[in-house]
Order: sequence, then C-alpha cells, then structure tokens
Amino acid sequence: MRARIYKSDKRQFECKLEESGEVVKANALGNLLKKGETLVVGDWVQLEKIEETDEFQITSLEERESEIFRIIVREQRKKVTAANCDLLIILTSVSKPKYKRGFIDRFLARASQWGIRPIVVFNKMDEFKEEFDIKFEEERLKSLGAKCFEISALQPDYQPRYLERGYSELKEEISNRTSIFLGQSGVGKSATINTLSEGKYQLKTNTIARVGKGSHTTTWSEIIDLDGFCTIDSPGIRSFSLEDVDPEELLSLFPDLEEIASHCKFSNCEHLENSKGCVFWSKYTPDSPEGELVHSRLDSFQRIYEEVSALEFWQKKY
Ligand SMILES: Nc1nc2c(ncn2[C@@H]2O[C@H](COP(=O)(O)OP(=O)(O)OP(=O)(O)O)[C@@H](O)[C@H]2O)c(=O)[nH]1
Ligand SMILES: [Zn+2]
Repeated sequence: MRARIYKSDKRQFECKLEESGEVVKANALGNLLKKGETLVVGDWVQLEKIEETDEFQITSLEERESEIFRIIVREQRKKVTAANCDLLIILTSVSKPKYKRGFIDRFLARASQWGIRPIVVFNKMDEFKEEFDIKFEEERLKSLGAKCFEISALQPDYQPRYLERGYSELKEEISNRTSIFLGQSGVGKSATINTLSEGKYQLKTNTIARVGKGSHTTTWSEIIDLDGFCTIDSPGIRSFSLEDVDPEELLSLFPDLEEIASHCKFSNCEHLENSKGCVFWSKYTPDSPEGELVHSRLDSFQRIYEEVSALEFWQKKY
C-alpha cells in the first residue's frame, strides 16, 4: 500500500497511509538503506504488512519530485534531508529583525538549487513603518518569479494594504501542499505556522530547530500535518550559508544574472565596474530603474561568491 514518510529517526519511520490516513511505524528493507540515508521525510513509499508480527515494512521508494539537500563537500556527496516539497516559504519581518535582502537571495538560490518554487511572506505588518519600501521589494521579487504576501501572524484578519495578496491568499497557496518555512530567527515562523493551523497546532515560539548554534547532530525530521497543509520541520535545512555550493556553480543558482552574464564580452568576466565588456556595467547602470534591481542581485551574488571562494576546501581545487 502507498504511504508517505512523515517522520524518520535513523532506521525507524512513521508513515501515513494514503488511503486511510492512519500513521504506522515501519522498518525498511535493508537494500533501501544501504547508502545510509536513502529514505527521508516526504518520500512516497510502498508498505507491506508482515502478517506474523503485524509490523509494516517499506518495500520500495517512488521517484522524487524534488529533494532538499546539502552537499557534503569533503565526501563529494549529496545529503538529502527531505523530499517532495512543493513550496518554499521565505518568511521575513518588516520590523524586527530587520528585513535583509541578502538573506532572501540566499534562500532564493536554494530554491533554485532544490527545484522548489519560492514565495515570500512579509510578516509583522502590524508593525509596518512607511520607510520600508515594500513595493520595491515586491517588484524585485516578482521579477524573480516569487509571489509576495503581506500578513500579521498575530492578527489573521489583517488585510493587505500594499500588496495584492494577504493571509487568505496565503492559506489558499499552501493548501494541499507540503511547504517548508525558511527565515531568520525571530521573523515569526512558529507564530505563522500556529496561526495558519488555526489552533490545531501549537508550536512554541522559538522552538523550531535553530541552526548554526553549536553542534546540531539531530537526525530527526518530520512532516507536521496541519489539516489541509503540511510543513517539513528538519534541523539543518534552515541555514543561510551556501558554503556547500561550488563557487563556480553559484551563478547558475541566480538564473536572472546568469542570463545577463552570458552577454558579457569575456566568458571569465568578473562583472566588476572596471571589467571590460561587462554588460552589468554597460547596459544596466546601477542608477537606472532596471539596473538598480539587477545590481542589488549582483551585489548579493558577489558577497556570497567571495564568502564561498574564501573557504579552504574550495580553494584546494585551484
Ligand atoms: N508584532 C508582531 N509580532 C510577531 C508577529 N509574528 C511573530 N511575532 C513575534 O515575534 C517573535 C518571534 O516569533 P517566532 O514565531 O518565535 O519566530 P521564529 O521565526 O519561529 O523564530 P525562531 O524559532 O528563532 O527561528 C515572538 O515574540 C512573536 O510573538 C507579528 O505578525 N507581529
Ligand atoms: Zn560581466
């Protein structure tokens, strides 16, 4: 019977049966686990019931539509943490913590790498101050293919004032999908999930796994089922760092820039102000409306590029 893995902890799995919705514990056939972690939350699998023991066994794995992963650089291998995620929800705050375009661009790069559609949610709109140019950010994100929403997690009946979409549109967007919420600490991920679940779920604010605080060796990940939508909670997928991305592949995660860069005169163009024949500086001057957007992206790209190429393990190659 068909089922989806909802929780994985080393070699033990909890699976939700597609037909009955029942959640059962299951083991996996050895050959499915051979390479260490070939089964992850979100995977669709076939289960068989072992009559003698009444236990369930995972007998096969369906091909994945998308994977959330990181590259373990030293081992040259991909570590998958979740599968079949439909939507990457990038949450940001318009008050505290301060909106950081660079963070959004990092998450957008991940969305591009994982092949998952991103949307951006501006939260804490109840504390909105006019000096924040939400329309500019929206235009920028729209041109990158990300729909934007404005909400207040603390006031679900907040109506959008600046953007087309608000809370009810967000509810619709996530319905029947599996999403993952990303965003810096304190933007309101837990609060938003709680509100969207309409009381069914009560995550303590500040409980969603933190990243980058000391060692986090937690292996467990789960899908939280919230009646009509699901979210994947897993430590290790929220980091902003793109340090596992090969600097030479970074541009491919900025498809908008990659397109423009393909017109630069030299294929090894560094896209600096004095680079000869660089389209970014000849055609898209930073003070033109279109150039402002392009250069804000180039800026993010170059920051990450510098950061990543400074890492020892990437330098070894050269
Ligand atoms: N004013 C206002 N405060 C909010 C809103 N959403 C969340 N908060 C507050 O912001 C703080 C952080 O919210 P959390 O939901 O814990 O944020 P988080 O993103 O889950 O944080 P981490 O668990 O650290 O990643 C809490 O004190 C919330 O009450 C909002 O829409 N408006
Ligand atoms: Zn160039």
